[in-house]
Amino acid sequence: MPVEEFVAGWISGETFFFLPHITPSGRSLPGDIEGVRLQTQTTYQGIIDCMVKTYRHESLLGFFKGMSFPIASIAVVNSVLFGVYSNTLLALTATSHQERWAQPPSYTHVFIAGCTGGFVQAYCLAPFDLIKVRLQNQTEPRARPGSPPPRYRGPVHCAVSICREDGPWGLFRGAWALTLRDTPTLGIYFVTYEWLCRQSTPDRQNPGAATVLVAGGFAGIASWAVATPLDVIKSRMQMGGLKHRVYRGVLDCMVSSARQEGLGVFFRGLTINSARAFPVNAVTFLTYEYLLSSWG
Ligand SMILES: CN(C)C(=N)NCCC[C@H](N)C(=O)O
Repeated sequence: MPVEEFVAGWISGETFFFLPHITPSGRSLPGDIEGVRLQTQTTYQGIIDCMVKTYRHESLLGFFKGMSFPIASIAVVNSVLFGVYSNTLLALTATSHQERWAQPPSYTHVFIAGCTGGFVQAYCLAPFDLIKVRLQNQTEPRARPGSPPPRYRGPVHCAVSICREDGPWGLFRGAWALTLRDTPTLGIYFVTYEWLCRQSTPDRQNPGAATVLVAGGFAGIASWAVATPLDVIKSRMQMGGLKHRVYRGVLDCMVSSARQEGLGVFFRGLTINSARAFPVNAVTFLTYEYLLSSWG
């Protein structure tokens, strides 16, 4: 099983982490918290309102809540995604990454390999994502003398508390919704990327850097456009049992959210998810392709 794809996925996941420092809306840093809070709480009127309230109540530090775990996990999850995707494609088509532009795989194979990568990565991501969502939904200001302490003191305390309250499987709360979100979405992600690259590159040639950037960016937007409704459901299920109501399952969460808040609830966070998706995924694909081509 070729491992370069796992390593390239790991490194491109890390560049993905550095980029949000220079973009105002990275999901790994400020911007992610607004997306999650907009999806799970009804107190905000929009992105700006959420940012202003977060700043007023929790200061600048409020924007960075729950981020140390995702930062640690991004490289692992990206490595699993790209590694499983490439190896599945290799198993289906018998063409290595180096030969892939000269002998392009069918879109069906790309879709199946993307769905497989998405399915496997969802289970690796689930515990990290749960802890991030729980920490990001704590709106208490940082501990001050006399003020009640927040429920979770940090990621490790959050993980230990979840295990104590719900057992180790509690860390996988919402994992089913995450799998439903990521499996088809990542199929669409890789198909969009391949399609855009092939449209703007002469037959059987490797795409140039600009093409990879644009195709990667639009693949990110397309995948988040499709994923956002299930992203809302996933975040709500992960919050179940805290201040939020417990849902009987994905369907129950969908139906009662739509009944109480209208169909618009499924598009909460779409703007901010899409705004961050372009730069993050453009750089992820560029780094990934560059590394694999330079390793020959
Ligand atoms: C759930 N969705 C939409 C995805 N996982 N899409 C693929 C993009 C992955 C990238 N790490 C990002 O966060 O944009």
